[in-house]
Amino acid sequence: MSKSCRVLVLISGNGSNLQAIIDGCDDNLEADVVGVISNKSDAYGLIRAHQNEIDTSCVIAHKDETRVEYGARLKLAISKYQPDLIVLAGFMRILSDEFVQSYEGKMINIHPSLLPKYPGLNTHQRAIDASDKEHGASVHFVTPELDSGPVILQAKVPVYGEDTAELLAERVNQQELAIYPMVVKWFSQGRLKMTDGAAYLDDIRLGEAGYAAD
Ligand SMILES: Nc1nc2c(c(=O)[nH]1)N[C@@H](CN(C=O)c1ccc(C(=O)N[C@@H](CCC(=O)O)C(=O)O)cc1)CN2
Ligand SMILES: NCC(=O)N[C@@H]1O[C@H](COP(=O)([O-])[O-])[C@@H](O)[C@H]1O
Repeated sequence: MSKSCRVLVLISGNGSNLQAIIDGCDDNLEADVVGVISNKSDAYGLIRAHQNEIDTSCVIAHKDETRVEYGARLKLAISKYQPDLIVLAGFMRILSDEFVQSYEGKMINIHPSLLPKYPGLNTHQRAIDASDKEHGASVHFVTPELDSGPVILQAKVPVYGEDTAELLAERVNQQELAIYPMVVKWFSQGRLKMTDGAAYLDDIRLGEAGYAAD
């Protein structure tokens, strides 16, 4: 029996993706969520962690604190858990270059757009405003440049004429809950790596849209 992959999840809010990963660990994910760290003390994801007897910490940004200073405090909190994989799940802070480089190849994020389209915030409204016919979510390795790391897996949803950002966000979120645990499983199996700025699954280089099932 191989050592289970130690997963640390960073959150800021609801924690639906955290919950999906917790539920996946109970099934066949070959991983354990060993801790949850939030930058918001009122994040509902902290409740979810407590309900599943998972240790939690809060690292709340101080007023006038630089991103480097925040990152140093966050690294200290993370070190307690000795994670194999850091999962950003609705984590809403831009991380410093120094912080990200400390965990290169072992930190992933789920972003609510079909990257490279719409890095940053308000992705659903931007897709609606652009009259896009499809939208979706992307799981990617985290690099210093925001939402620009190598894409691992994407899920697409249709955009309907009557869509609001809220309706579209819900449709995208349902897909997120399906794909994020899959990527965590791939990593826990040792199948997923980042080398020279590219993502590889089973030593096959993944394209701009990540893994494409044939
Ligand atoms: N260096 C990196 N940091 C982060 C990445 C990344 O790829 N590289 N991914 C993001 C996740 N994310 C979108 O998926 C994201 C999170 C936060 C923001 C942002 O503009 N945050 C603001 C504060 C917004 C708020 O508090 O509501 C900020 O930090 O000033 C954009 C994209 C996680 N970090
Ligand atoms: N830029 C990061 C970002 O916008 N992440 C988004 O936060 C939402 C809430 O996640 P949660 O329910 O897992 O907390 C998710 O849709 C995720 O894509």
